[in-house]
Amino acid sequence: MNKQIVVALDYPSHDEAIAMAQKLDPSLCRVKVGKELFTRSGPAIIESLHRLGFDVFLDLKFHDIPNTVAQAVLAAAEMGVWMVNVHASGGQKMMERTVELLDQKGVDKPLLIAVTVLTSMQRDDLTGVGLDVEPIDHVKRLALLTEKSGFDGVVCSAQEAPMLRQVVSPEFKLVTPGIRPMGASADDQKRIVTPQDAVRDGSDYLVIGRPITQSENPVKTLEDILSDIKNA
Ligand SMILES: O=c1ccn([C@@H]2O[C@H](COP(=O)(O)O)[C@@H](O)[C@H]2O)c(=O)[nH]1
Repeated sequence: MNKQIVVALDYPSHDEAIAMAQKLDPSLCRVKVGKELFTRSGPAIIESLHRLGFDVFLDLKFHDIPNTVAQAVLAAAEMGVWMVNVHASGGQKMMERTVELLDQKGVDKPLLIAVTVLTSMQRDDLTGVGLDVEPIDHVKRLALLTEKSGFDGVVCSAQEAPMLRQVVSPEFKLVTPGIRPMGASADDQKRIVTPQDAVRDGSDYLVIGRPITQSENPVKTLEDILSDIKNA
């Protein structure tokens, strides 16, 4: 089975994250470790999740000078994570240096992914940081840069998936947070899409946090989403 759902374990401690992971089935989903959990728990959380049999997406969104990002991604690769990401706005040299270092070291490469425009942002947020552009146009620009740099895919909203599927290769991965089942709270997300539409529109991996982790019955919510996307 192609495990398309990546459950975001956004918890403040190792034990709370593991308690949720133990309810989930690693044959049905993957998990994501982000900044809050990793900053509090460190590499031990990755080891624990691997012991439970999960593929781990390390979502630390590195953004720094080329050497610093390349070395950080190498450290992630050496932990055996399945996927790791940087910010595409760090630029082509940063991403190229990362690919080059991993090749030089001969490590097993995780999927290398670059964040385009955060799903919590819309047009006025981009204006606020000096970018007078529609999110979809900026996503396209950064996705093409990412592909040219030798990375495997991007984080974007599934709203941009139909456009990206026209301009990037079929193997290029689209990783989409901002997923909300019909009727779920958007929280701080702006460019949201339902699980079914995300899959139908060409998303490869759906990152879903609060709709599952804050559900009264996370296992049932995950099963419902899996059944929805099967019919997509
Ligand atoms: O553009 C982005 C990049 C990363 N994220 C991360 O995904 C999850 C989404 O969680 P929800 O609870 O489903 O909103 C979260 O860990 C973010 O850090 C994103 O949302 N958007």
